[in-house]
Amino acid sequence: MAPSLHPLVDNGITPGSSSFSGGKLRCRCASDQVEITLNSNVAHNHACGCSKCWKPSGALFSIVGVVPRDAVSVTANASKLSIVDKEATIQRNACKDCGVHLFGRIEKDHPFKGLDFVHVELSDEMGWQEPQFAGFVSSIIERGSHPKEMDEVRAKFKAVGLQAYDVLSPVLMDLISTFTAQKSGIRFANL
Ligand SMILES: N[C@@H](CCC(=O)N[C@@H](CS)C(=O)NCC(=O)O)C(=O)O
Ligand SMILES: [Zn+2]
Ligand SMILES: [Zn+2]
Repeated sequence: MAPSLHPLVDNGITPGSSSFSGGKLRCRCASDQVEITLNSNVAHNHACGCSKCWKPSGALFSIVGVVPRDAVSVTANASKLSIVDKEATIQRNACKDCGVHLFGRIEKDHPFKGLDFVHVELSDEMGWQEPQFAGFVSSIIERGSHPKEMDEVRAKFKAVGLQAYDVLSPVLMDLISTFTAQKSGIRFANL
């Protein structure tokens, strides 16, 4: 059987709603769930194959999107949150009991500082932006996927209409490079 990329991808993509404006995400504890409330839909929602983003069991990819950090509040059981790796660029706040990542936050100078990384599958609500692309696809090899399976994985993304990239999408890579250029003193007209 073909490997599961992610439950939100395997059987085709369900479009989100442009009028949807947020909702609640909860961890997977049976009781005393950590709850966060998002006052915004996500943007740049995508499949991520890196080793650090949270994935449901059996899935090769995470589905992760961003929201302005001001749109994120912890609304229940905040004391169960702990940062997975304080040295990482993205400080992923996970539930100490079930391991689910509720939000990832960047505190250092970075093009994505001000945006939090979240997994909308932790919500019961419908309307969240659907995945737009797949990133860090080759990274799944680092967790044991066979290099010879990569054609099949990329073909599965293509079949559901998602472009597969080995880093991020061109839009996001351009944002990162623009930030780096501006930091080095380059000024672009009309930007
Ligand atoms: N090949 C590496 C890629 C790691 C990576 O660069 N992940 C990206 C996508 S989430 C990132 O922005 N990482 C920053 C961080 O994890 O803090 C892996 O699989 O661990
Ligand atoms: Zn939990
Ligand atoms: Zn990732």
